Amino acid sequence: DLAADGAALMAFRSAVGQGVLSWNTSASPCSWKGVTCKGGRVTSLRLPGSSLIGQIPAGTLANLSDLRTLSLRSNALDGLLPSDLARSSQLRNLYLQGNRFSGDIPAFLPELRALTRLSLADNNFSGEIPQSLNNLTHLTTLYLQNNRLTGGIMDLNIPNLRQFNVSYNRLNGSVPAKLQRMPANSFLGTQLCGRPLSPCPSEAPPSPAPDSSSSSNLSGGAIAGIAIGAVAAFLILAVVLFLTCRRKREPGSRRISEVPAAKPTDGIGSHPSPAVAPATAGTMKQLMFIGSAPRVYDLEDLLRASAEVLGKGTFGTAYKVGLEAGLVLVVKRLKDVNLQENEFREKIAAISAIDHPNVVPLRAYYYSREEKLLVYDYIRGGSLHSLLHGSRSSSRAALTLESRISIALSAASAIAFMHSTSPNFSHGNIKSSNILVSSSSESLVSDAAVAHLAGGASYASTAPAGYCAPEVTDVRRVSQKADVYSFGVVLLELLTARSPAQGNLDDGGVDLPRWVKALSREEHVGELFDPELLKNETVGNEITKLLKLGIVCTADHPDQRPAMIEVVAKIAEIRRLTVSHTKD
Ligand SMILES: Nc1ncnc2c1ncn2[C@@H]1O[C@H](COP(=O)(O)OP(=O)(O)OP(=O)(O)O)[C@@H](O)[C@H]1O
Repeated sequence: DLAADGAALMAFRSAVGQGVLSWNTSASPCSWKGVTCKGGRVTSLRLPGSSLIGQIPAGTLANLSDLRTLSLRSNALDGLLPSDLARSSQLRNLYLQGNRFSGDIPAFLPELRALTRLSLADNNFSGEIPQSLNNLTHLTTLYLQNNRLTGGIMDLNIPNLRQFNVSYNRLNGSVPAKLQRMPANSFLGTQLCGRPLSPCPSEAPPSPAPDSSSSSNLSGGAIAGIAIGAVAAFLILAVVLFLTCRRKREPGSRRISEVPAAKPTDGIGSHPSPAVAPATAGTMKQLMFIGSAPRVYDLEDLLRASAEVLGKGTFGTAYKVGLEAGLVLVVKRLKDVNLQENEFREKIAAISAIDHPNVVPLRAYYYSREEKLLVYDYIRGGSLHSLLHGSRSSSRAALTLESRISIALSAASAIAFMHSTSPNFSHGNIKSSNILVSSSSESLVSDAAVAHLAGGASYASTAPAGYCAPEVTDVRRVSQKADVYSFGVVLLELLTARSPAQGNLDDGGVDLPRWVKALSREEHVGELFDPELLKNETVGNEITKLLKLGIVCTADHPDQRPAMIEVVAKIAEIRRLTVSHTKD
């Protein structure tokens, strides 16, 4: 009954969630965070990314016999999975990815006959994949990637399996017949062979079939057929991506504080038919990962996962993508890229070199003739643009002078760092929507050098006018001093909470530097500043210094603008003043 369920949860909490799960024990367990009930029993426990740590002792979960969903993904749980989970015979969804569980894949798992989705990915499971998993006849998803599994994949034959991944394990041998319809990306980083991977060395050469389409000497017609099929498959996948994103795009559907993708319906509903997936994966290029970025997903995962349109920018569309593995990423789909692959790669190499805590890290990219994608970490908190101009005036009010200065300092340090990597490196698109605010005193700069990858020709016509230095008529003229200008506009925006004109001045925006310069010459300085800011501040020394800095950064002539490193020093000095001022 519910009391027993409550006791089980309490035992669970004292073992692995001490101090992190604030459950009100005098209220019903059904009201506890992460717990859902139905018919007076606990039916789901979802605690993704909840800082759970340690081993779940045997007996703790024993009583949760009505459990249908257990999601403990992205925690620091370790040791063996307690076998009393076997008593949760109703369990349908078991998400344990992103922990440190070890030992064999538990022998009791195949007894959970109702299981439809099972993810043990990103753990330290070892041993072989038990053939008894075939008992799980309802399974549609089986994720085992990034573990230490060894041996071969015996005749795994689960009729409804649609999502399958065993990448990055120490597996060898040949891919069993029933899994050959899976995409190659399901088997990355293993020593498996045979379809959809390359043929096994010991495999007999293909027997000459009458139509010769399976032999290595493909006829011209067969090659053309395959090429047409591949293009068609790609188009179908692109349509699926488009439809998925469109379906998710509801006004106000931003769920910044939430990690999606654990919902059983997410992603899976948009899974392309198995008939499409393998053909496509075999012909598409791979996602290229940068540096030590975790390789826990592939192109297929990105395309299949639930996606939400974050916005259409100058150089393409940004999607927020939630993966089963608990990762939330931003995929930027570039438009108008005219660079050849080697030039594109060179620019990516320069972007990858920017390893700075205030730069949104680029994790992966994809380049093919039809599609160019950039994959970034998703930064929670919202952009400076949405904080300043969004519908919630409370977020603007929460931006104190100190936090505005700290946000500016983080961004300036990031840009100065970029400039230090090479005199030719410029960001090219600094504006408040590319400054992501991760806390009250920290920001990260996104989209570094994307302007140089994309939109060469269209830059001049679509460039974000309000931030663009007057000398920039073409993306090739974007220099470090042009970045300084754009950053200066951001500084003025931070102080005034006025949105610089986008594109066309007739849209109601103002030419912010001109407007500020005009008002600061007259005796109207007080009218310049964001009224929310002036609720707690007087127009003192610090604000005035920051305004002056914004004005010199937006000087018409590039030579009159300071270097970014000088801007950093100046803001740091202003911050010191503010802090000592506050102390007084
Ligand atoms: N890594 C990220 N994490 C969280 N939000 C992001 C991330 N990257 C972009 N965004 C947000 O997604 C939205 C769209 O971004 P995108 O960069 O495509 O457009 P933009 O900044 O409006 O224009 P541009 O293409 O000129 O940079 C913006 O609101 C931006 O703040």
